[in-house]
Amino acid sequence: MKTRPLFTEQLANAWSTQDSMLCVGLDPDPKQFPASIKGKGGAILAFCREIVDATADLVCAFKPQIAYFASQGAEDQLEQLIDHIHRQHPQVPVILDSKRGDIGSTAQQYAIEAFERYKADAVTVNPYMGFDSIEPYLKYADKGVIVLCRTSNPGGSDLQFLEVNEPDNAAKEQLYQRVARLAASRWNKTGQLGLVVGATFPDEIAKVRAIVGEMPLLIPGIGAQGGDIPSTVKAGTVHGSPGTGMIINSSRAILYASQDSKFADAARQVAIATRDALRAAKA
Ligand SMILES: O=C(O)c1cc(=O)[nH]c(=O)n1[C@@H]1O[C@H](COP(=O)(O)O)[C@@H](O)[C@H]1O
Repeated sequence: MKTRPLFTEQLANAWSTQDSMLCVGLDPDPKQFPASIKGKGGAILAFCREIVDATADLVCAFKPQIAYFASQGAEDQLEQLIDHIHRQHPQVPVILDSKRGDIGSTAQQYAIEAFERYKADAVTVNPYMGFDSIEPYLKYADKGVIVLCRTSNPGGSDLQFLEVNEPDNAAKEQLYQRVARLAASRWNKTGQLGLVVGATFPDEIAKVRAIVGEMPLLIPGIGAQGGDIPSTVKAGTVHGSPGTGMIINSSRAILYASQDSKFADAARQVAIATRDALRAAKA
């Protein structure tokens, strides 16, 4: 297989040629599969492949969530799915959502897992253990590394909203703002970083955008979690470049649009409606 372009170039290309900020999240839950697939060998791969083939022209990225594969002992199907996307839809970058975080030597193994085993173009990581837990991923210079910042879940506020002191000037900011500031400066020596900010918190999306400039934001939380599309897009818009800078994820609302044998067609219709709503909200 040909070498893949830099993740940042793949994204820029997908935003412009597909004119889409939609990311379809691949969170395959066998309990919600249609009867035509349920219980069959390789069902997870078959289900995801149909969704991918039905939506690849509508998206700027796919985001498989590793837990949905690992919990079913289906890591081999995840490998085959990413290989399928690279071969059949090479214009679409793959973000492996694994949210790992560990000391450097162990993070090195997680980086091998994401980039050498699964051949993802980018990976989500947890910043709680600091820069040396992120650094091993940055050695893969063509890959993207997307750091959790202000997550979409209610419990994210438990820690991310805590006030911390700015060491240089003693001004206070919240922990997620500190993460954004580090990701936009000291941590981002190689320009590979992006941030996760939930669509359920548009005010914080705007604050993060003001800190990080053009940095790509992965924004989950529209669809099943109820995030508002117009406020999300308005808050995350890169000044002067509408339609860029955001990878806006929806998983369940698209994957399980229908549970009959035409589930992929139904998923495509919801993906079209979501992509168009994101386009319509562009400044
Ligand atoms: O990193 C993520 O992708 C993520 C971060 C976050 O703050 N919230 C969040 O929902 N996610 C993921 O985004 C997806 C959201 O799925 P839906 O709620 O079904 O659209 C899931 O795979 C979550 O694990």
